[in-house]
This record gives sequence, structure tokens and C-alpha cells, in this order.
Amino acid sequence: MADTEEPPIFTKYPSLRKMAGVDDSEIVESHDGREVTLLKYIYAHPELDTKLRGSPAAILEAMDEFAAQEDFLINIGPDKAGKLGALMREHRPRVLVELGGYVGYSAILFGSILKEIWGVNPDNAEVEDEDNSKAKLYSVEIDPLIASVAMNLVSLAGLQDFVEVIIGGSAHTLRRFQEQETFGNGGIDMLFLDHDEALYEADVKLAEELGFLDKHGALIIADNVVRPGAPEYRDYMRKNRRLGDEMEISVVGRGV
Ligand SMILES: C[S@@+](CC[C@H](N)C(=O)[O-])C[C@H]1O[C@@H](n2cnc3c(N)ncnc32)[C@H](O)[C@@H]1O
Repeated sequence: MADTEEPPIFTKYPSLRKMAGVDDSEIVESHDGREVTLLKYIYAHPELDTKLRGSPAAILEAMDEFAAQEDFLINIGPDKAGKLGALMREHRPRVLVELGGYVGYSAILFGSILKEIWGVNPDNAEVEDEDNSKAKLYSVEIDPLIASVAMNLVSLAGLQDFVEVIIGGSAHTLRRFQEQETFGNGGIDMLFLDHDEALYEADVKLAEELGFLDKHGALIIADNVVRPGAPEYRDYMRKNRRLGDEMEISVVGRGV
């Protein structure tokens, strides 16, 4: 291999270039057409009809397969999915908001666990509690094309009653939730921050100001707080309980 050629592993896993000292701005890991390629990959899957349709687990598996064999995807991936799934089963949130939905991997995970926890009555899939809050994930994604891939895969997984993909910027959408009284008298049980680390602190403060994080034991989970890092957010949240290294989990809300 000539000195100027880079190792093939870098093409497959661009983030490894960071370890070799390549400038972050030169690394493209998403939003370059691979998301549409993923959609085509899923619909060309030999087990589309026999396994994938209506199966969140099989779709997540196919997405992992694509990420391992075809092109890297910037989603949480199977390890963090396992941790987040366990956390949801323990805390049993009903109303979830994720900022940064990408192609719907975490949305399909969260939606499938909502369905598992709260069950589904075919005549009334929108289970409600005393706050009139439906068991639902609102997945916010700023890029309309990427969000369209997510909408498609959520629907393929059969989770449209439990997941709403919303196209919009995080702060703008949080304000729209308030205008539209999306959460009724209640708030958010679990907020997942996975969009832009530079916005984590401002968006959490906004969600607090809007009164969305007052529920007892509400969870705020932030990904990528160590790499690439969100130091201001971590400082701000330090007063809250912290668990884990890669993902920062804070329990907030009145009386906690
Ligand atoms: C790391 S990905 C999310 C991965 C996803 N949570 C998963 O694990 O499947 C980050 C996403 O946030 C989106 N994004 C960036 N800034 C945003 C903003 N201000 N509001 C909403 N989405 C944003 C990007 O377009 C990108 O798709």
C-alpha cells in the first residue's frame, strides 16, 4: 500500500480516522446518501416479507447488518440499545421525546418497548393514563429526507401508533409542543438527547422552562457526552444523579 493510501478499514469505519488524527471536518459519517441506500437495502432484503415486515427486532438487526457490512450509521447501535431497553423496562416511561431521530433506529427501539410495556388493544392502540397522555415517542429530526426514511421504517415495523416522527429543529419543535399542548396536563417521562451536543444544555433548559420535565422521576438521557463531548451540559446536569459513562442519565422532576 502506498504511503498516501489510507487503510481500507477507514472507508468502512470513518470514525477511526479521528484516532489517526484526521480533522473532524474531513470526516463524513452521515447525510451523504447512505440513508437512502439503507432504505433500498431494507426493501431488497431477502427476508423482507417473511421476517422484517411488522418486526421491530428484525428491522433493527437488518440496520445493524447494513452498518457492519455496507456503510457506517450514526445511530446508537445494539450495545446502547440493550442498555436503553433495560432502562425503559425498569422505569416504564409513557411519554418520550427524542431530539435527533436520524433514520429511526432508536425510535424503532423505543416504540417497540412502549408497545411491549403498554400493550396494544387493536381497537384502542393509544393507551392513555390519568394525565390523558398517550404512550408515545415523539422523534424530532431536522432533516426532512432523513426523517422520511425514519417514517418509512417506523411504519414497516408496525409502530405508527407508538411513534410520531416530527420534522423540525429541536427548540422550534419543543415550542410547538407547548403551543399545541401535545402533552396535555402532563409532561415528558423520558427525554433522549442525541442531536447536536452544542444544543443539549440550551434544549434541556428550554424543556424545563416549558414545564415538560416536572414529572417525578423523569429521565433525561444524553448520548455522546464524552465523545465528541458536551461539557457545558454535563456541568449543568452535575447536580442531578449520574449513571454510566458513555451515556449520561439524569433523573429529574419534582421531588426527586
Ligand atoms: C446521532 S443522530 C441520531 C441517531 C438516533 N437517535 C438513533 O440512535 O437512531 C443525530 C441526528 O440529529 C439530527 N439533528 C441535528 N441537529 C438537530 C436539531 N437541532 N434538531 C433536530 N434534529 C437535529 C441530525 O440530522 C441527525 O440525523
